[in-house]
Amino acid sequence: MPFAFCTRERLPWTEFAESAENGATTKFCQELAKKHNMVIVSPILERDESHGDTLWNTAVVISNTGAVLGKTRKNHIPRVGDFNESTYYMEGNTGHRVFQTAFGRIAVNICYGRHHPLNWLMYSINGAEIIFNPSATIGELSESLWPIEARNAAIANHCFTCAINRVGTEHFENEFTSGDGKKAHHDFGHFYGSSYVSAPDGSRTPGLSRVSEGLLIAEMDLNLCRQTCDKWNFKMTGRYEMYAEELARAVRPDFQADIVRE
Ligand SMILES: NC(=O)NCCC(=O)O
Repeated sequence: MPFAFCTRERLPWTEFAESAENGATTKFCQELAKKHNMVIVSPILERDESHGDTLWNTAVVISNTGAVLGKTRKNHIPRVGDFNESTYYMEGNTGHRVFQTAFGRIAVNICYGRHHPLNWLMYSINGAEIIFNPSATIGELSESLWPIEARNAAIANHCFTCAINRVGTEHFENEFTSGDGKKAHHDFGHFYGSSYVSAPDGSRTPGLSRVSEGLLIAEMDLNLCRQTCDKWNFKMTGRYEMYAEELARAVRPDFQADIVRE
């Protein structure tokens, strides 16, 4: 399925939506996970039949036993440049769940969620040792941010992060705009790949190619999460109660910013 979410064409693309628990993609990945003794993070367009056929942007996590461990949904829906996905699916309602796998505790921060430091933080507060960030994004929009955000999240949250982006260009027969004043066009631009893995100490792997598909194999010593935590104490010094109180005030309709003026 092409990356179609911003063309505003619902058909035929929504016909690819499938159940997270029993869909064809999940069944296919279950077989592979068991056969190769690996955990699979499988991003899909989810159709939620028990809730009015709602569409979600969902990642299914499949255990190395072949069982469906669970699913997690995209929390932040982009409304930027050509990436306006708000007509496709709803903001996720699964919070920041973390999956205990045979190889470590993992979480999935889907695509645009990587621009939100609190999103990374909450996966980490729930105990994630590795946070995956499956993405589909293009050069003009975000390539300058790409090497920084997931790497910074690994440092700030004492965990590993995996920044994953696709490569290629999709051509759509019908022109589309995103209401951003730009001319109608047939493609989003180039998806620049450049996937990489970052460690809690700030080190990272080289990136994969920005033009061709690749496979990145990285060995992660999960002890580094706690070792870095004990060195820097970002969690211990986080003052979360202070932020919780201030944020609770900031979201109230009667909030007044605390600015001192002469
Ligand atoms: N698919 C998606 O969320 N893309 C948004 C673009 C970006 O976050 O760079």
